Amino acid sequence: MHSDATAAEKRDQKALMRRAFGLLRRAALPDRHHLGWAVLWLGCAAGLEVIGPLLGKRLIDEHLLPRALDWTAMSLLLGGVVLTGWAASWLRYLQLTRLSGLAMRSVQRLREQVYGHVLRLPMAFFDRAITGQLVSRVTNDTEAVKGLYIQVLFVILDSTIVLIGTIAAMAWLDWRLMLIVVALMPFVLLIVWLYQRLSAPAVTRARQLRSDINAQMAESIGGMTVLQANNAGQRFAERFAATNAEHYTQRVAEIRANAWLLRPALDMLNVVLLAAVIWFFGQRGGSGALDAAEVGVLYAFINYIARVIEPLIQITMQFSQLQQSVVASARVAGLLDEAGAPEHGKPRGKAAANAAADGPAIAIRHLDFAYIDDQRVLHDLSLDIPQGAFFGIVGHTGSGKSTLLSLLLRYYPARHGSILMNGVPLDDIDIEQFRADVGLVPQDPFLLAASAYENIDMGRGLPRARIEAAARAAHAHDFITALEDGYDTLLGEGGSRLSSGQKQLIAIARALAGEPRILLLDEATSRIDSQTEQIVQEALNELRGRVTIVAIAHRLSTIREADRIVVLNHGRIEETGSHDTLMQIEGGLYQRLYLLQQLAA
Ligand SMILES: Nc1ncnc2c1ncn2[C@@H]1O[C@H](COP(=O)(O)OP(=O)(O)OP(=O)(O)O)[C@@H](O)[C@H]1O
Repeated sequence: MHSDATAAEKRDQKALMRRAFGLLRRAALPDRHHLGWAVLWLGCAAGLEVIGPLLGKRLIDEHLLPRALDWTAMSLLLGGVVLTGWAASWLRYLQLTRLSGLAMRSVQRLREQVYGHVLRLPMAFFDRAITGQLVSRVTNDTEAVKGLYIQVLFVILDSTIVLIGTIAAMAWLDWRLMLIVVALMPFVLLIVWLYQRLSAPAVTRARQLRSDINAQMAESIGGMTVLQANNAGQRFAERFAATNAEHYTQRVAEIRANAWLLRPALDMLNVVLLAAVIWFFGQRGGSGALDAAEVGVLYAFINYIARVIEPLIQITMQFSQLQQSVVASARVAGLLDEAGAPEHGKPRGKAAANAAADGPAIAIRHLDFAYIDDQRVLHDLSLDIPQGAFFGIVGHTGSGKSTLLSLLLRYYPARHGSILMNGVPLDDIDIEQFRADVGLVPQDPFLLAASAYENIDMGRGLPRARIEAAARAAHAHDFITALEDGYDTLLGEGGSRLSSGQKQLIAIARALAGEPRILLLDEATSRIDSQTEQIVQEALNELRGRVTIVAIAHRLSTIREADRIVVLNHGRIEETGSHDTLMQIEGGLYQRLYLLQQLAA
């Protein structure tokens, strides 16, 4: 059982790796020639680093020991030692810059790709998604992918090349001595592995606590009004301080593991290696003095030992980073694997505007829908909405009004039945044309932290005159021009500078600016006062006949004047007719709803 689980984990791990590296490869593809050059130059840098001690050996063997003080040759050799060391670090620095550039460009491409993909995901995806996590995919996770390029790829690549070069040079000088060094190398891996095991709990906990700190901060800012109104500042500050203090403790524990175990153990190993090499020379030298040629070898070996240990530490230390980056990359790859909304993938469909305009603007035929299998929300709905008509949709909470609107907006595909616009099934209409033809005023107006102009334009690049005309039609022009910079006034985050009613009027102006043929309103008057509601009613009346209007309303006064009111009950059409007709149905649902609201008012 346990081994099954481990095998499954390993398979998962492999799949994660494949996904992560597939993503990296795709993102780095346009820059692949840089990777090739980086490997070549890093190889050259490692070569130069290996040459340094060899030149030093020659200096000792040919000049210092035999006392052959040829100053020119000695200066050349010394200069060579300095120059090779300097050139190696310079080359390495240049490659780090090259790889950082590659990493940053790849992350930039990846971010654009992820964001673009998110914009095309079907609405059903956002029902499951948690905003904070999604934002983290686009920012933190793509950033972690960068770590994979720079820290991991660069360090592992560089260290491996240096390691191979050094071991080769050692083997060339004295293969038996090289075997001693190689035999002690697993101890470096053991020490780093032990360190990671010991510090891992602190590292993981510190990471969790950091995300808790972010979450607490975001939550407090988001709910500042509630927080202050409940005088909860002190308690929140205390909670934050506790998390912060624990974060500090865990970080210290991590640093302690480094200070008490990692460095001393590695330094000790360095000393042991040196001692082993010197001891080996002692053994070989026997009773007499060291062979003159061996002093140079000893010098070169002592130099190489540091060059073996450091890359080994670096490679081992990168593995935990590699692990995190692979998980982050796999998460990003998982998001990119989410299927986009079908309408974005389709070849451009027909434009409903060109279809016969004499039939109903919207025709709903035997429409069934369920968010979750077997839990139907709409049952066999059929309805014709003529061109230019004003239809109201009412019903109790949960009766399916917003769901119907979501289907009209193509946020979800219908399970059974169909919806036609000007006789063309929704799925066959080109999505851009469809969005241009259908305007929406949502329940939550959703304002950007931008100017009034930008909020109405919403990135469509509409002419100023059209924006102002739409604002006039929505009765928003007067209050906008009264702001200090008129249409250029910044409205604050979520439109915080405006009242709820004003926000709603901006949302109406936004919908009207697109000059839609069909206007959908989702409880656009639920948060505004009666006076603003009257303004909205006036705006809707002015559009009558020109634009087909479908308005969901909790407040029945908003749709009192509608040509036809559709009453939904548990996803079925219970009654339809004008206000007067519906009020005459004794004991009818609409009559009851209306009378209840009258009583409440
Ligand atoms: N995204 C969703 N995922 C699953 N179920 C949903 C989803 N949205 C709505 N529902 C369910 O569908 C049913 C109809 O909801 P809908 O929002 O259409 O009702 P409504 O008439 O607009 O209600 P209200 O007047 O309160 O807004 C409800 O039972 C609701 O729980």
